[in-house]
Amino acid sequence: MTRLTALTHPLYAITDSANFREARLYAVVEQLLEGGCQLLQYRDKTTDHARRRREAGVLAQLCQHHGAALIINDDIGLARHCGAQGVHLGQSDSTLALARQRLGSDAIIGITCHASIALAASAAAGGASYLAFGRFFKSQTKPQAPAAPLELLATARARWPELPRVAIGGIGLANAAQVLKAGADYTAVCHDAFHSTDPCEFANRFTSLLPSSPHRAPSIITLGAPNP
Ligand SMILES: Cc1ncc(COP(=O)(O)OP(=O)(O)O)c(N)n1
Ligand SMILES: Cc1ncsc1CCOP(=O)(O)O
Ligand SMILES: [Mg+2]
Repeated sequence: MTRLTALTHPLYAITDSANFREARLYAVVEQLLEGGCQLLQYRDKTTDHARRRREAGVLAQLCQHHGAALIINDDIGLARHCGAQGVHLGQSDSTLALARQRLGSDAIIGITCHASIALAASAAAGGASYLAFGRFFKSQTKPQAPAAPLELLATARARWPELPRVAIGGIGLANAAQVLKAGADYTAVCHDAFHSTDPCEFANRFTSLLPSSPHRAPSIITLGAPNP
């Protein structure tokens, strides 16, 4: 029987693989998971396939141990290989249809929608598990990503109340509450999570940032369950 886990923690950590590899990567991830993070994305833009497979495999084990979900950026094959719970795809990556076909109905498949409700409509119609909007602030990791206004999150929530919304780009402890209040269910954070002096405490502090909002309940990702 599949065990269902509701991913209620608002931090969606994204690996800073340009600066953290192997042992250093695992050490920070372990602390983030200890701090309560339940959603981790492995984002590595290199072509070092052997290291990518090794790292994704270790991250999959760490996530499984902590009851967290591992999402692989861009690479459906790597997600299958390491037994990740899903993939994140941008507009220039593989298609949502192919990812769903290869990973199955339980997989978490997130789609980048930038600042566009039209892209979100297409992702929602195609069976995306979550919609990712942003960047909302200046990002050190991807400064050239197109900017998005915070109001977009409420617009998406009104149109698809049951489809989780992920906000990304320059998010940290100073502005995450604002983003969650604006309508995000999850805040995707790379730089500030990996460069925190205490990643466990960093993750833990996200718990108290959640707005006491009835809006969030329907749009929580559940591990092991089909998508909305
Ligand atoms: C949660 C989340 N949102 C957006 C992105 C960006 O994806 P993409 O547009 O494909 O850009 P790259 O990350 O591949 O450079 C993401 N990775 N995660
Ligand atoms: C991958 C991506 N897409 C839009 S902004 C971004 C980077 C997010 O990283 P950071 O939290 O360091 O801004
Ligand atoms: Mg991509």
